[in-house]
Amino acid sequence: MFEQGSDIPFGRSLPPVVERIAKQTEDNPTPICVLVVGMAGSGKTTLMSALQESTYPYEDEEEEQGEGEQEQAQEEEGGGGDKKPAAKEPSSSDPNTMPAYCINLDPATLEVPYNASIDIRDTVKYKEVMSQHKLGPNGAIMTSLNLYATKFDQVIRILENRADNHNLSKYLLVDTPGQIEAFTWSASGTILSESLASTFPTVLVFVVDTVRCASSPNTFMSNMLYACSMYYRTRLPLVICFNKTDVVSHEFCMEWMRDYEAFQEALDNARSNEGEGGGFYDSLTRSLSLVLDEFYNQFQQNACGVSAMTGDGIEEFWKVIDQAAKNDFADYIDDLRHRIEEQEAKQKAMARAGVMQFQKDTDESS
Ligand SMILES: Nc1nc2c(ncn2[C@@H]2O[C@H](COP(=O)(O)OP(=O)(O)OP(=O)(O)O)[C@@H](O)[C@H]2O)c(=O)[nH]1
Repeated sequence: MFEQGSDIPFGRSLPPVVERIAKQTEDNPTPICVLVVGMAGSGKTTLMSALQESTYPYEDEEEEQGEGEQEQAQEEEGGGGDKKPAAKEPSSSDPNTMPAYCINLDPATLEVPYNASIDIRDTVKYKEVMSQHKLGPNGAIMTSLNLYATKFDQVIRILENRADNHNLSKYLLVDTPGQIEAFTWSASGTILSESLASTFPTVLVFVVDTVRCASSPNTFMSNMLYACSMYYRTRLPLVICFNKTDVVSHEFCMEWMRDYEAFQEALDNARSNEGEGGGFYDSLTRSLSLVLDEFYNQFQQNACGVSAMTGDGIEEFWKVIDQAAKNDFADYIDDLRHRIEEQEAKQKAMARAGVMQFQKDTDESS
């Protein structure tokens, strides 16, 4: 709906992202922010790494170079044959060819296997937060996020400056804490994601551990409920990314989303083979899959399978992201506009009611 250069009727209170989308051109597209969330261990960090790796412009260069030239280039880079550049910053001034710009928002992670240009750990020391405030691991993650949220306007300013100077890659990848609820159900998580979403078109990527779903339809259901609740909370375009397809294909998940009967059959099998479910739990899962029918219909085309380990499916992943950013973000802006109008109408009604009450009070007292 909002194509490049199109005329958007700006409301005064619409966020900067609307203007950014309207002003983008083919040579200078607005960066798309990809917010990676998912249950602990689903493979978020590994996926971040694979995604960034896929945006390095190496393969073509290597094909063009002769063997001798490659060796020489490796020597100049410091040898070792490591494909990743040592520099943290994007190397080119063309956003389309820059490696994805990565941000780490997980304060507790020990190692970040990708090049994080902005890292929460540079600002907030998780271990110190833990000992200073006498907190447990989850409390320390929440407090670290709270502390970081107070400074996040500075991060947004850096990103805006880079984008304005054409010095930000096409994709902005954001890794989130493994303790999903610390990010998704906290005020600071909301501040961080809303700040990004109001600055750049933002797509929420919900990473699912396909292997765990294969062994239990109830785990699949728990993941879908969580993805749905995240969509409900953020209202952002959502992509469901079934990870670890090198171990098991995600086709069965796609089928469960498409076909209610197939999921019911899987539940029956799990019950007879594994003793999973039964009683109220079983009937609840069955009716939940009916409830999620609308959600599945909407997001089937936004679901894809990848292996963060081997890189399989990453190309398709980017296509799904582009499509979600282009098509679904229009709905997001429409929804935002409605919410703003509703808010303004409510404020006007309250102001009118206040004036009427004031008149009534003065009439009564005179
Ligand atoms: N086979 C396979 N294993 C994977 C894949 N992606 C991640 N893993 C493994 O899954 C485990 C968890 O991966 P992480 O990337 O740390 O997952 P995460 O979601 O970031 O974890 P938390 O931040 O702790 O929630 C690691 O042992 C990875 O090696 C994949 O595509 N295939």
